[in-house]
Order: sequence, then C-alpha cells, then structure tokens
Amino acid sequence: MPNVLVTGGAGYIGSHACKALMAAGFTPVTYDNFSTGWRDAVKFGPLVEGDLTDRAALDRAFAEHAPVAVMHFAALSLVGEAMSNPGKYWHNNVAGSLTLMEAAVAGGCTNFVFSSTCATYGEHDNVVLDENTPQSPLNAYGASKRAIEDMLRDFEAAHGLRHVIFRYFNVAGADPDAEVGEHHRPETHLIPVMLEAIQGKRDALTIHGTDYDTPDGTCIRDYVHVCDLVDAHVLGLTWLQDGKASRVFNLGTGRGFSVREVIDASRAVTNSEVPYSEGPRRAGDATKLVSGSTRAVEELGWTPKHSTMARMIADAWRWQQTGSYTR
Ligand SMILES: NC(=O)c1ccc[n+]([C@@H]2O[C@H](COP(=O)([O-])OP(=O)(O)OC[C@H]3O[C@@H](n4cnc5c(N)ncnc54)[C@H](O)[C@@H]3O)[C@@H](O)[C@H]2O)c1
Ligand SMILES: O=c1ccn([C@@H]2O[C@H](COP(=O)(O)OP(=O)(O)O[C@H]3O[C@H](CO)[C@@H](O)[C@H](O)[C@H]3O)[C@@H](O)[C@H]2O)c(=O)[nH]1
Repeated sequence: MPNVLVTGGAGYIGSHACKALMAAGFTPVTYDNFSTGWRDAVKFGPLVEGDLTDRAALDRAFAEHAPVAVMHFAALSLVGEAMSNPGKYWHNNVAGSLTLMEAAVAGGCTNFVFSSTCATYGEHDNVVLDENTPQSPLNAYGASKRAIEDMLRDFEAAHGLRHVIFRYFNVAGADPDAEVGEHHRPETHLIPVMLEAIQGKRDALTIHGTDYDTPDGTCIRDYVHVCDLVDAHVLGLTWLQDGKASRVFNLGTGRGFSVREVIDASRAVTNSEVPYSEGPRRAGDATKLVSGSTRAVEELGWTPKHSTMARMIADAWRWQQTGSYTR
C-alpha cells in the first residue's frame, strides 16, 4: 500500500486521518513529536518520532518511507497561547512547515495536503466566507496558517510542490468506534469542555461572551464532524494523484450554531443538565464564522455524512465515556 506521511498523526484530527487513509488503501506513516499528541493514538501505521524543525529526521523519513504525499496536520493551535506567545507559533508552525516543505521537495514528494483554518479569514461582518474572502487573521495562530499557505504557493511556482489547502471550520465529534477521539490537554474546545463539565471532570463551562451581535449574544461557529473532514482529505489526495491543479477548499457545512444552541443540543443528546456560567469575551474570538462555500461538495465530490450537531455530540460523548489516552 502506498505510504502517506502524516505529520501530527498522533493528534486529534491526524489520528482520524490515519484511520481513513488505512481504510482507503494507504499506509499512514505518522510523523510526530508528541508535543500535544498521544502515543496511544498511533494505531493504523508506523511511527516516526521527530520534530518538524528537524531537517535531518525529515530527510530520513522521506528516504525510508518514500511517501506518495504529505498530509500536514502538525501545528500548535491554541488561540490564547498564540496571542501571549506568538514567537512559539511562528517558530513551530511556520519554520516547522518551511522545513517540512524543503524536505518534501528534496525527497521528491510533491503532493501536499495542508490543514489551514477559517481563522485565517478573521472578522468579516455579515459576509459569506468563501475561498475568495480576503484573509485578515485576528491572531498569530491564524497568521501562521496564512503564511504557510503563501509558502505553499511559492513552493509550487519554484519547485512544483502541488497542494490542496483545507480551511477547516470547527472540527468536532469522534470516531464512531471510539478507537480514537479528541483529547487535548489543556482542552479548550467548546464541545469536549461542555461534556467534561457534564461528567463533573471539570468546573462548569464558561460561555465566553454573551454580548456579541448575534441573535442570542453568543458566538456562532460552523461545526464539521472529524470523520467527514478526514474523508475530504482522502478526496484531496486523490485530486492531487489525478494531476488536478492546486486548490483551496473550505470544509464546513454552511450552518452556524451559537454557543447556546450547542449547549441546548448537548442537553438533549446526553439527557443531562449542562453546568455553565456566563463570562467575558475571549480575546481573539470572531463573532461569526460560517462557511459560505460548496466548492468541496461540487468539485471534490465531498458528501458530509455525519455532521449533524446531534451526531457530533453523540460521537464525542461516546468517546468521552469509553476512550482516553494515557501516554
Ligand atoms: N481542531 C480544530 O477545530 C481545528 C480547526 C482548524 C484547523 N485545525 C488544524 O488541524 C490540525 C490538527 O489539529 P488537532 O486539533 O488535531 O491538533 P492536535 O494538537 O490534537 O494535533 C497536532 C499534532 O501535531 C503534533 N505536532 C505539533 N507540533 C509538532 C512539531 N513541531 N513536530 C512534530 N509534531 C508536531 C502534536 O504532537 C500533535 O500530535 C492543526 O494544524 C490545526 O491548526 C484544527
Ligand atoms: O469553554 C468555552 C470554549 C469555547 N467557547 C466558545 O465556543 C466557540 C467555539 O470555540 P472553540 O471550540 O474553542 O473553537 P474556536 O475558537 O472557534 O477555534 C477552533 O476552530 C478554529 C476555526 O474556527 C480553528 O482554527 C481552531 O484551531 C479551533 O481551535 C467560541 O465562540 C468560543 O468563545 C466558550 O464559550 N466556552
């Protein structure tokens, strides 16, 4: 089976991608430094332990595994940390991705699938966010991702590094078999934080801001199931292998949910009260981020099958109750 180098394969989304790649007939080779990932999450193919900034380790990985493509998930992605320590983000995400791209080109691997984010768009009042929306990120995390997108375009022009860029909206849910799931430490994402609060594993959820210009005052996001998201990556890989042109795709459903709506849905799915309090706004949060594009559906043939809010919460809830990583 052809190898795919999966950076960040020990993390939340990367581990689900490894499972999807295996199912699609590829061998996922995880490349990870375990800064936020988990050894227990590497289940579907070989592991190379290494850092994105370690060019020698990357060269060895390309030489040994001869991947047909790179799927690049490895990054730091905490908005709050990016605001207080931007250098860490420019170093890990941008310098690390640059080293990875240089190693890929040197290793003759010129198919590259990249995890970008709708956080690159920033704040656009009442604007539908499609792939042509100007990118004006609000924080160093989004800025680091935009910079990597720019580097990819330069590397294609100069070195033929063909790429698919996926700008994710909010990724949620877990593998329905609960073989892998979301396990961030610290956890900051709304749905797992809420489920942990229901389980009594943490204090009540704090709603970060109730004075936004939205119908119920809380932020609106577009949630997409992690299994649908990684299915799109497999389609993106096929797209590149078919020789199609480099392309950017939003990955979202086009339906926005406020924080209060997510709380209501969790109450219904878990049949439990959600302990919560109302707090101030969190720095760096945009009011509303909803995908306005159907490009991935129309061009890639992507069909999200699991991305209803009830399904995402149910799968996350199953994982919270039955799965976890310890190392
Ligand atoms: N979770 C979301 O909602 C979301 C939304 C938009 C974009 N993204 C992007 O998706 C990707 C995956 O996110 P996730 O939620 O799975 O994160 P995660 O923290 O669970 O996984 C990231 C993985 O990358 C590894 N890593 C980080 N820096 C590394 C380095 N220098 N060298 C080697 N490995 C390194 C970590 O150890 C971890 O296993 C990231 O690029 C993130 O920016 C995530
Ligand atoms: O304890 C919490 C956690 C979150 N929220 C709110 O819930 C919404 C969703 O927050 P979160 O789950 O932290 O996701 P985002 O901040 O929207 O960021 C995620 O989604 C982005 C794309 O939108 C990605 O780029 C990031 O990597 C990913 O962390 C936001 O309005 C938050 O203010 C709360 O009110 N309380």
